[in-house]
Amino acid sequence: MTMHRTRIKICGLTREEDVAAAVAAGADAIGFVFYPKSPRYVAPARAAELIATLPPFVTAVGLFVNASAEEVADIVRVAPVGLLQFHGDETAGQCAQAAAAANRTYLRAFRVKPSTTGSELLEYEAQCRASSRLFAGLLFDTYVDAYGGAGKVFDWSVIPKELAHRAVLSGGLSVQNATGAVAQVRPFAVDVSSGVEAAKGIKDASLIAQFIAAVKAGDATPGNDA
Ligand SMILES: O=C(O)c1ccccc1N[C@@H]1O[C@H](COP(=O)(O)O)[C@@H](O)[C@H]1O
Repeated sequence: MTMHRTRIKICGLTREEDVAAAVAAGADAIGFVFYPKSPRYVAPARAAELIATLPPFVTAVGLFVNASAEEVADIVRVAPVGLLQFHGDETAGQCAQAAAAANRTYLRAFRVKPSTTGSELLEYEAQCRASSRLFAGLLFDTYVDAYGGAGKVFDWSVIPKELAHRAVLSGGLSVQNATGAVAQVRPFAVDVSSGVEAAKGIKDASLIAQFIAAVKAGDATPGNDA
């Protein structure tokens, strides 16, 4: 029996020291927010400088909200992210088009409402999978007025088991709830932004290390056999 290792993405980085802290703590991926209205927005040229500091096998993820295919492709030409994350109101077709224009695989965010059902999530995943071979998986976040990075949790029990093991769980994860989230949902990966921040866009190295330890504690919770 092998234990699953939940992959960890730390999102919304804007500073070299935060990138270094995430890498040192063992993050698998770091996210750059290319949504100009976000307080965590980073200019593509600055993201490129931060990406250049990454060691091998740490994935840089570019987050977009309602950007056109041309905008996504232009940004990726400057900031060489390995994976895209579409977090707005893009249709499945628009995600596929933007990913093709940028020649990258992508995560699609689904913002879960109290009314969302498991079968809705299954249907949505099938639709995304059918629309592009570049689709890498769903990311579950909480539906709020803003597009994301809101630090709000949703009811994880809505996620069907058959989706969880290949999806990314996000939305209000923190040092306090990460162990329980991983133990309950058994996601492929987790994504956190506000839960490891000192201020918006400014990460706290100690919170990042504690968050990663909390995720590992969730992996080690009995019953988590691959
Ligand atoms: O981080 C942002 O500013 C952001 C802006 C617009 C869309 C998504 C954004 N972040 C993503 O939101 C989720 C949840 O974040 P949190 O941990 O609840 O703060 C996460 O996937 C971020 O990548």
